[in-house]
Amino acid sequence: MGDQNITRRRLLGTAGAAGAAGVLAGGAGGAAGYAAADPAPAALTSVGADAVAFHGTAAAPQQAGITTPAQAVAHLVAFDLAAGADRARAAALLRRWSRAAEAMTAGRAPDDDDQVALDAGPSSLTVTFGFGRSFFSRTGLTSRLPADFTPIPPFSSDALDPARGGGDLWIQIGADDPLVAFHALRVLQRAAAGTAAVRWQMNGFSRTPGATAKPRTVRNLMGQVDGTNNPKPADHDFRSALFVAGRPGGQAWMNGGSYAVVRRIRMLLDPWEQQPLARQEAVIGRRKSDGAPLSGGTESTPVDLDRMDRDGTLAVAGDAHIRVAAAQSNDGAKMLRRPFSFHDGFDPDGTPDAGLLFVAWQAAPLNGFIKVQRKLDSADALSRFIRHESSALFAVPPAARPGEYVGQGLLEG
Ligand SMILES: C=CC1=C(C)c2cc3[nH]c(cc4nc(cc5[nH]c(cc1n2)c(C)c5CCC(=O)O)C(CCC(=O)O)=C4C)c(C)c3C=C
Ligand SMILES: [Fe+2]
Repeated sequence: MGDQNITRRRLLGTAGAAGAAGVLAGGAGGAAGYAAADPAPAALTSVGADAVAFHGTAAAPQQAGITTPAQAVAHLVAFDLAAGADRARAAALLRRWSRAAEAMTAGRAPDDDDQVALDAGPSSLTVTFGFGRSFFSRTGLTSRLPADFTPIPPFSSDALDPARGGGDLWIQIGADDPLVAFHALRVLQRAAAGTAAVRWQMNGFSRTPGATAKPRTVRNLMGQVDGTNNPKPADHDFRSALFVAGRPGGQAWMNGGSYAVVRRIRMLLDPWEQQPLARQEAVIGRRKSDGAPLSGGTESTPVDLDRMDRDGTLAVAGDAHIRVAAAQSNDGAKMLRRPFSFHDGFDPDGTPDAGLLFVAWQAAPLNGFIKVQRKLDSADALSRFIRHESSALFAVPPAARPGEYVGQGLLEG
């Protein structure tokens, strides 16, 4: 019985139901019996069938891929405009990109499709577009640069590779199926031909839906529960911390948008894994097994930064990551962390090239990432075990309205 189940699962897994029936027609009697009993293609599971709306709403005007739960796989890709590509050509590109993204996120084939994802559902595909500061000078739009679009300053612990940072344009692709994600990446790259070329590209992953018995906060490659104390939609300041609000004299094309900080952060896994569990937990300030703060309670218990242990020491150490990064330690600075893990193989000496594609969202970088990283740079116990290897910052406008394209307010406003 067990063997029969495995056989059937493998056939369905490799060829799909229709293909399996074809294979089975000339196969052993027992297997053919399955085909006869179950000839219809199985319905898409929830993973393939789930779609995330490309357009925003009045209450949530931001692009998809910011508050959307992180999907199983991600591609981050930055483009530079080709020499001579002006504002009109950039606008035509954003129109092509938006049209393709709208189709693919709804599970439809884009124009001139290569059929790579033909059999798959939308698989929670999101495609999020952003503009780098260099885009504005390249297209003669410097008068439209928002005052809050401040460059990220250098930090003492940076080890940045400029070739893997910056960029005129940025796309974040997320999907619960790797073929769907790659398809979107390739379609969008082809649509850019002649107008923009890839500057850098990174591949990330998170947990696959259904991999845990109940939805849980994801773990990173250091084994920590990561994302617990992110801003929550129910927080009174959720929208004001993450999204640009209209204000007199501001750049209206960014209203409802957000700023994305993108950093490739290598984890120094060999030294990290040599630390005793108690040390690893002290570095973060949370228990590794369940993410509970060292000040007590469960994962969701608010951290008590003043709590003293019986021996008179702080329960959450002075240099613990969650203390140094906390809004209370940074004049209320907040960001939504929506990272993906990466693993790009091993260095020649066996050192893993793995870590976090750190993506942080905020209404103004100076009141979010920049303020917190200034503090982490000098005071964070975690910094001995990580290395920031690339950096980029993008203005991510609100979602396109039906019939419009992302960034239309900037390019045609
Ligand atoms: C500048 C901002 C931050 C960087 C860079 C950063 C890197 C980084 N963080 C972890 C692991 C964890 N971070 C956690 C919490 C946390 N981290 C930041 C900011 C940065 N992290 C903030 C604002 C917070 C929340 C602090 C709070 O108020 O409690 C945690 C704990 C669980 C959680 O709340 O998510 C972990 C674990 C890694 C591995 C890393 C770089 C590789
Ligand atoms: Fe962190």
